[in-house]
Amino acid sequence: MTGARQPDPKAAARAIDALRRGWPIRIGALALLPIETADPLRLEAFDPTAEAPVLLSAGRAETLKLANQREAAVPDAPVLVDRAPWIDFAGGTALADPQLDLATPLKGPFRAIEVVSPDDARAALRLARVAGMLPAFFVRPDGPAEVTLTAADIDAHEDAIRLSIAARARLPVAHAEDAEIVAFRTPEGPGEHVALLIGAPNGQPPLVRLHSECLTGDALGSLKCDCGPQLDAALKAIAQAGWGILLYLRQEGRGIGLVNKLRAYALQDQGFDTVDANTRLGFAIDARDFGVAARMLDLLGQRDIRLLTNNPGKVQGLEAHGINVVERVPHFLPTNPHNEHYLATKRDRTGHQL
Ligand SMILES: Nc1nc2c(ncn2[C@@H]2O[C@H](COP(=O)(O)OP(=O)(O)OP(=O)(O)O)[C@@H](O)[C@H]2O)c(=O)[nH]1
Ligand SMILES: [Zn+2]
Repeated sequence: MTGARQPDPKAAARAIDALRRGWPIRIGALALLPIETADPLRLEAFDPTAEAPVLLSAGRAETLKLANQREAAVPDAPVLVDRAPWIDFAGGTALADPQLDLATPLKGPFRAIEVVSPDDARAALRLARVAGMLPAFFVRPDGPAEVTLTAADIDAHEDAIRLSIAARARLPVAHAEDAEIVAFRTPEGPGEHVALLIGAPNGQPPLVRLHSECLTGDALGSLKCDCGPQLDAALKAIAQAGWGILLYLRQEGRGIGLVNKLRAYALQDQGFDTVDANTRLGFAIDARDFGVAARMLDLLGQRDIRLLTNNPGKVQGLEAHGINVVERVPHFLPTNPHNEHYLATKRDRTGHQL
């Protein structure tokens, strides 16, 4: 009896490693070669007759004037670009990377063809994001692959329910010398999510800050966003409240990773705002899964919380996973000339209460 095998999250981890090395993978009916990391020899081996079409996200396809193929407002939906003979696909990087658009303006015209196995194609784009890479592949139904997996393996890899507490210890911090740090093992590869417990439960819902990792802001003092000051102000507010939790999620770049965030910054240097930069790269405007934060709160035994945020999307995201946000506590920090456009964009385009 050919029952489908149980989802194997380890297959997704092997596939992420293969993508980062430029090796082809197979997801269901599709063999896929990552454009960002594959070298010409691998492309030659994968596609000797140079006929393989290119799988992109709808957000990226739209910037290539393939808007007619884009499902409305779904920037990370799959689009397949025909391997038309008149297009120099050499390596495909000019298709994959919007940073090159100014340098290679006259590409195309491109033609979109029907996406074979859309679920597998969508899973491939999602895996590229989890790997912190550009969502762009050469695709062949019958191509070679180093790793074979299914869309269900990727779902299992990302499933927050697999999060678990791995270690905890006292951690005196500037705003709270009695703090306790808790590390959570995440199935998504490098970097654990962390919680800092401040003060002692007092029968009231804890004051919680859901802080998404921003290396540039948290560690380097970036003025381009408000993350660094928000982190410090959150620790201070929680300490003053007497009881609360800082959740530090390894969801850099609103879930697209540091390299892709810096690509988004490079597009912002070209004049795009933080919303359009993400969609031009082929990602959703916000690719974070707040189910991870809800799972952390669940493991910490907290269901009712007060949430420090200006982002109603966080409240909805947590409530969709069973957390009761009894109060949204504004968390606005003064702007500077380098981040006022970024914050104005969040106010005007992503519903932030600023
Ligand atoms: N893709 C992308 N991510 C960014 C950009 N600027 C900051 N980030 C990321 O955005 C996240 C910061 O999000 P938060 O501080 O949680 O901000 P928020 O979701 O807007 O909500 P609140 O601060 O809670 O109001 C971090 O992961 C940063 O790395 C950007 O221009 N593009
Ligand atoms: Zn930031």
